[in-house]
Amino acid sequence: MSFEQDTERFDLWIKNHFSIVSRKFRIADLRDHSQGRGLIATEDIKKDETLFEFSRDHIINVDSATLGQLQNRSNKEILISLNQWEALILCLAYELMLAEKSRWWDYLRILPQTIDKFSTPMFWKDEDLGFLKPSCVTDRLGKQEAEKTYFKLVPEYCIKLGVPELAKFLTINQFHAVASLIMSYSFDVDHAEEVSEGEEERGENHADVQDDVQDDVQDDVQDDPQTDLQTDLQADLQADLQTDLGAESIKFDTYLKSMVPLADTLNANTTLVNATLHYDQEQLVMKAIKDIKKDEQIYNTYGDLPNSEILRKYGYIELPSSAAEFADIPRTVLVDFYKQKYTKTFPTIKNVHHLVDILIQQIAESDYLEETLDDSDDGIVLERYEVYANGELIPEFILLLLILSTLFESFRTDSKWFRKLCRHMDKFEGEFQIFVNRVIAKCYQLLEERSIVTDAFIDDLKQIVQSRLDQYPEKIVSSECILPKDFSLQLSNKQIADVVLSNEVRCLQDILDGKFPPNEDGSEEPKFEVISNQKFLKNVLKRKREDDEKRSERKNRRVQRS
Ligand SMILES: C[S@@+](CC[C@H](N)C(=O)[O-])C[C@H]1O[C@@H](n2cnc3c(N)ncnc32)[C@H](O)[C@@H]1O
Repeated sequence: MSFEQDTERFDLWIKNHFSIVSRKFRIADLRDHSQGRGLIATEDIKKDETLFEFSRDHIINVDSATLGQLQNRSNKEILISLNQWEALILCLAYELMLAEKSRWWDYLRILPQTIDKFSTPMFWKDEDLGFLKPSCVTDRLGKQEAEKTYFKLVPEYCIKLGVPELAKFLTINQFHAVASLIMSYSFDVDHAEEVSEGEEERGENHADVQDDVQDDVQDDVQDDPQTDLQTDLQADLQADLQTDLGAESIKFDTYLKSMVPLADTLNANTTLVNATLHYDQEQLVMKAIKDIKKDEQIYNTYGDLPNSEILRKYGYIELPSSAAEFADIPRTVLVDFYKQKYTKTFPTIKNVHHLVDILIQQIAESDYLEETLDDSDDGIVLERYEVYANGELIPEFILLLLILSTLFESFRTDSKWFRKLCRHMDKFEGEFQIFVNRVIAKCYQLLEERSIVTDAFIDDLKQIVQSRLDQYPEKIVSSECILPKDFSLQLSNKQIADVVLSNEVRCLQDILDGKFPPNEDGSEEPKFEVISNQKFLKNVLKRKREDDEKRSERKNRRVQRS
């Protein structure tokens, strides 16, 4: 069947099954724009108008899928012992294997079902992946983790579920295709009982909620506000690396990863978004969130994602940039920076590299931070830190850097004292640990209670950002590279990678251009005041100074007595 015929059958299926389908849009062929299908307004649409509405039983998940109903419905018990990704992969693969016997076939047939239909870096050649370096996105592809999941499920779970024929259907390539399909099309839909009666939730669509099986089958739930985004994304990206495949079972989740017909036909744009999915206990509803003019495309949002993540999950990029670009600073860059700085400043002190490791460890294990930070699950020592455009940094990075820069500057005031401290750096609750803990507490108070950082912090920040920038190709940093104007599937992977890297470089350069501290949202007021490091050190070193004075008084008295 042709592309057009598939669209027509799907359109008919929608009209037969959905309770409301507005006449004011059509499913359009946007292949000329490299966007596959999408929805286009055929008349003006007003903000808050319903575009379509349907009941929960039309979506595909563990509750509704054919696989769960088999073996007297006992399959559902087996499926909910798996994690969201594993369960939906098996359910969706089974529907695809059923083909026309599946009640969703008219929907399924318009979806990409083979790996050649995906343009995500997961399927790029190693040589092309090299174009994305040094972006951390290459660490998040998770191909190996996906393969681990494959060998967990196939054939063992196909047999357990009483469908050994699924093991034949689900070759490794078919598995990658189903997983990629879920990554770029699924929604996480809250259980009906999670939505209070009469209340309507804002549906979390694709990237808001969907993660990729390739990178660990993790859960990726983001809320929209930019403020939450940064911490949420951070947590998600950490989860990408940390989640143990299959470690979490659906049983304890309040949502189900689901395939949602028609809602997933909307393309996305971080700035042009004009519709979102909402749901109540019974229905899912796609609503306009802005006035939409006739002939305009109806766009959803896949979350506030930078181009690196849009590419990784969905296989396209936004030009010139997404509304939520960020670059990553790996922790190793920060640690190497301080190791070099200590070595240069204290050339005669042995073990300064070990000292930096100890400092990082002590900050990671700080009881004070664990008790004080609101969302302290991962603490402030993370694998990597996002640097957003216009000088926005995540709070964990600011605090860690303030502590490390303050410690360094404190040690620099008195190298004799520092040398002595170093002798005790491994000692539990020794002088060294007590001082580090004091600095952690003082920095936390300065930052969290008074929104203040120091000029030493700014200097270190700029140097660390410069070290990270030095890892990017010269042509990208110097903006010599000519970037494409529009996204097209004809773009080479090198051109796409250049856009990703250029956007990351731009975020880093914003820091060098003095955009930190950024202003408070909607105000001219900077988010942080910058004070002189000397002023802050007076406070931090007050106790040391008092101890020094007492010691010197005692010494003087001894001298006078003798
Ligand atoms: C949820 S689907 C949207 C429907 C899809 N266009 C289709 O034909 O089935 C997500 C996929 O649509 C494509 N897509 C979505 N938004 C896009 C955009 N702004 N530009 C290019 N492709 C886009 C990408 O291939 C992405 O993986």
